[in-house]
Amino acid sequence: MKNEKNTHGLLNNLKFMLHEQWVFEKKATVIPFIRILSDLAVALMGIWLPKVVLDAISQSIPVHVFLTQIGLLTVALMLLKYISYYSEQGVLKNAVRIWNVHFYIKKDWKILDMDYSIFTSPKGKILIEKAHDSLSRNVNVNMASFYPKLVELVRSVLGLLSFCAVIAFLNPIIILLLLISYGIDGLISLNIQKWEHSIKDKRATIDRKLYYVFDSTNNSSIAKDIRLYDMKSWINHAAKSFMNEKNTLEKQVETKHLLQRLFEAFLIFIRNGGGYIYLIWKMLHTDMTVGEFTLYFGAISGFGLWLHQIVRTINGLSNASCKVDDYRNLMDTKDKLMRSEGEQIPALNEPVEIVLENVRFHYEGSDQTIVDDINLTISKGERLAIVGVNGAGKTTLIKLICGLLEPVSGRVLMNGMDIRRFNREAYYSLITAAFQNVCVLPMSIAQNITFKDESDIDTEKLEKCVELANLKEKMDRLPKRYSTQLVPSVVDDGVNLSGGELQKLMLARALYKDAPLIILDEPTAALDPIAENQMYLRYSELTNNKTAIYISHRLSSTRFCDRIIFVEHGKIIETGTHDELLARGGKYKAMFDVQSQYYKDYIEEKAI
Ligand SMILES: Nc1ncnc2c1ncn2[C@@H]1O[C@H](COP(=O)(O)OP(=O)(O)OP(=O)(O)O)[C@@H](O)[C@H]1O
Repeated sequence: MKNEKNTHGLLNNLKFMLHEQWVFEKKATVIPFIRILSDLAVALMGIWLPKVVLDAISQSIPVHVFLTQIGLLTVALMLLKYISYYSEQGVLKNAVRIWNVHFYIKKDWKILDMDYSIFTSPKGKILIEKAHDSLSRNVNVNMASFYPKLVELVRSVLGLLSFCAVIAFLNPIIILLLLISYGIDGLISLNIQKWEHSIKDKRATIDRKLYYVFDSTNNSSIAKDIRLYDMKSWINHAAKSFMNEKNTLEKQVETKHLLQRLFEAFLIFIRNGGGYIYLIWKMLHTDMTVGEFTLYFGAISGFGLWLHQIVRTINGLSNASCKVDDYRNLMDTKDKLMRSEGEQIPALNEPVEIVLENVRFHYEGSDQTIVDDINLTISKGERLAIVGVNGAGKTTLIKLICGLLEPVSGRVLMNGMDIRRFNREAYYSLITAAFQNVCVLPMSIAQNITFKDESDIDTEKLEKCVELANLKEKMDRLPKRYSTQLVPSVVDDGVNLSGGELQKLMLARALYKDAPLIILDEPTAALDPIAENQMYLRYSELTNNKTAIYISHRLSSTRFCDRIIFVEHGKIIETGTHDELLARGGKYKAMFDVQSQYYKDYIEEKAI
């Protein structure tokens, strides 16, 4: 996988975020900087106002002048506070939430659109997990907090500089001492931050395991197994053990933070105490006024707050920058398959030819060869059956033909052209498939079959596909027929279809797409014998004018195919028609005999 770069650097991330936000929403990118100016003015007035009041009292200036000064300053202060409030609460906070959703949608789109081989690879899963994490927590700490933290940093640095200027009048050495004390504090925080970053992968792995187990309790597809196999205590035990792992790690994090806070409190005590002692000494030994005392003390403690804010913001910013990295690492992932630059495929009205040349494959992170040097030609319009024991590599072979996985070596050709050269979407449009996994969305049955808006659906074609898939009778029994919504857990008046009905729906979906290559992976596994028989009888109609690949464990069904290949350990070990393979007396026959034995026994029993 290309682009495995982990960190882009703070400045680069800054450029990236500014660009993304500027393109998405300009006003919210600019307005927060107004807050910086108003906040600075408020802060300076905050330490200056007490001086004005105290000096006025000690110099006995006329009351009306004093009240006018205070009144004007108070009005200015209120105005500036309102500007700060509006730019932060009214603009920035809202913008952050919107930016978060914007990044979230872009991330989800990327996941939906990325190459299947990357999506399913262990590395891809980690990239997705991290990118998801970078956006899923509170917007004050996740990646979207990068910009507010940046605004905060600029504000704090300018605030610090302006307070430095005030303190410099008193004694510049104080600035140095304060800097050293806060520097120590900052280094400790940064160290903890780095450590937290180093355990990020470990944290993500534990969370992944834990939430997988939690999700299983809500997963209706395994709810039956949980009850019948009494998996409660097993799941509970797994959850507890992952939870313990998580707790141990989180305790380590908490302990480090606690120690840091204790040390920080100690430094605050030293700093403020030292500041008081020095200013009292100045009052006693120089002509410093009470007003100046409050001004300088305000500046010293304010200096600390600004610096503290800077350290905290740098921590937050570096944390947010790591999250921006996680997001960008996913977004920068390059697909291997061609997109716009790939060759377009001319509209095909005839079946396609598929050729596999010395195709080898193993999954990423595993040495086990799953497809082992396969050479195979599937002629135009041929109906090929792939059979073999569990784990032989049948589904993997199909995924290679579909271009969902890429061979480690060798090539897959469609009508003589390496499929890697095609535009990915154009190639996928040639393939229709009914896999074992059922995927339905909370929409109408018609939409679930066609993946089109109601107004774009070709009703006549839909009816025909439903009829061919043997689902018409069910449709006629539903009051809303094709408009019936699926997924009742999400939709109020939704209905649940049985396993067999869902399988028929998958078949209707494959037929509606009407592509020149049709792949049926165990299409009768959930069907009753009558429905299965009907499907066999209609097999030639279903695959009419198409190249068809059929995976099945029921060997009686493969006799409807032109050719059968028997796969074992990723190799084709037998090939021929049903009768040829039976005559050969090899593994296919052995498997067929085992299956047919039960039918024979049953027929003989009936005959007695
Ligand atoms: N994503 C994956 N990562 C690693 N190994 C995998 C992955 N998917 C499948 N495998 C392994 O590849 C082997 C072949 O799997 P495949 O699904 O192709 O077999 P199959 O012949 O279709 O099996 P079945 O008849 O049970 O559906 C199995 O040993 C499986 O464990």
